[in-house]
Amino acid sequence: DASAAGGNPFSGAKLYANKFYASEVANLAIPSLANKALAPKASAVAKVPSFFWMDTMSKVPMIADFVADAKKTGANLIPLVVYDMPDRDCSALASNGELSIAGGGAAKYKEYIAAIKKQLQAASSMKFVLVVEPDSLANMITNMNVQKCSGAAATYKELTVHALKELNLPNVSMYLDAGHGGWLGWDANITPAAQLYAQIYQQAGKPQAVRGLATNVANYNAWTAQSCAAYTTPNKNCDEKRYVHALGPLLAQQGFPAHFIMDTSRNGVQPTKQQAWGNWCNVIGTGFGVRPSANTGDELLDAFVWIKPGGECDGTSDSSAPRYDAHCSSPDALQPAPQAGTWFQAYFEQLLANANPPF
Ligand SMILES: O=[N+]([O-])c1ccc(O[C@@H]2O[C@H](CO)[C@@H](O[C@@H]3O[C@H](CO)[C@@H](O[C@@H]4O[C@H](CO)[C@@H](O)[C@H](O)[C@H]4O)[C@H](O)[C@H]3O)[C@H](O)[C@H]2O)cc1
Ligand SMILES: [Mg+2]
Repeated sequence: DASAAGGNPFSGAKLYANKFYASEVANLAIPSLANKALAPKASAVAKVPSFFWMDTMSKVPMIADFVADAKKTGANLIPLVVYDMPDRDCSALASNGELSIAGGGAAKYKEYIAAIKKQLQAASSMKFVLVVEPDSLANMITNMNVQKCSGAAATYKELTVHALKELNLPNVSMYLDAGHGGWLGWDANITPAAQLYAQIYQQAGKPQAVRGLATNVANYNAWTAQSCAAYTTPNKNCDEKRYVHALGPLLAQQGFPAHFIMDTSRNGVQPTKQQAWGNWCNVIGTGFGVRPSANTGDELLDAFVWIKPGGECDGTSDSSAPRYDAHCSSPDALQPAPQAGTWFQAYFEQLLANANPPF
């Protein structure tokens, strides 16, 4: 349970590098590498554990495959993202999901959570770490002016509480997504954010499996910036360490003793080439960041982790395609880009070329 090893589920754990990402690298990345000499480096990337995104109900049965595969490799902690909220990604267009509130999505989401619960209970000897619903609660803080977000607010909160209660299992640790320093770290946002996350935690009954929050998911921020990048002004929480140390005490004051993990899968190059801090789609010039590790040197940060699988797209740049979001044709977005979640070869090659530390 999460209270073991000082409560940090990553301490002494062997994270599982899932075979789905390994197959993307082997079957999609390596065969189309412009420079074949990079093949060994690409193969090395596939061995770095990243989170598997269960972005549709049909992906849930993969858990059983991962459990069998993990046992073969001696891995004992499987990282997964719960990501199928109805009216998902309410303030953007790129990652809208299969469920809609209007289409009975709340009931279907409960089936999705029940299916995940069944898989996790069936694998009682395996441990799991879950990132819960990237972007959803963060949107509740900053995008209530967006009709789709305000319309989804009650459902997002109810279903998040439902998920935390249902997945509160002895072999599970959970981290709620908390955006990043450039999103909720602003003075105007950080206190309302602390209030919402503490409220959800309390409403879910302070579940033992809930360890804290995940930050920088699918984003590009540094853990520690030597100096704040120009695009972060005037936000003093210009890196994730500052954000975590600003947010953590506010949560603790409200009865949520949160610890954190942060996504370093695409933050290897600092400062980034973002033209505005709010630009999130397929940002150019980025590189794989520090490898997953529990040795963070910071009592609030449980681990550096790779949550966004590098090479999976953030959103299409084709303005005539479904789910087109203009952020993905921003000057600082790599183009042409395919649909969110599908393999984006040029982006994978960019991340590999710019990896820091290098492969
Ligand atoms: O000068 N000031 O004092 C001042 C004060 C406040 C200011 O306002 C703040 O400005 C911030 C931008 O700087 C905004 O942050 C952006 O919000 C977007 C959602 O709206 C996020 O997009 C998501 O990103 C996810 C991946 O991270 C995607 O998966 C997801 O699909 C995608 O939707 C961006 O990351 C995030 O950077 C804040 O809302 C806004 O409140 C601005 C200035
Ligand atoms: Mg996204």
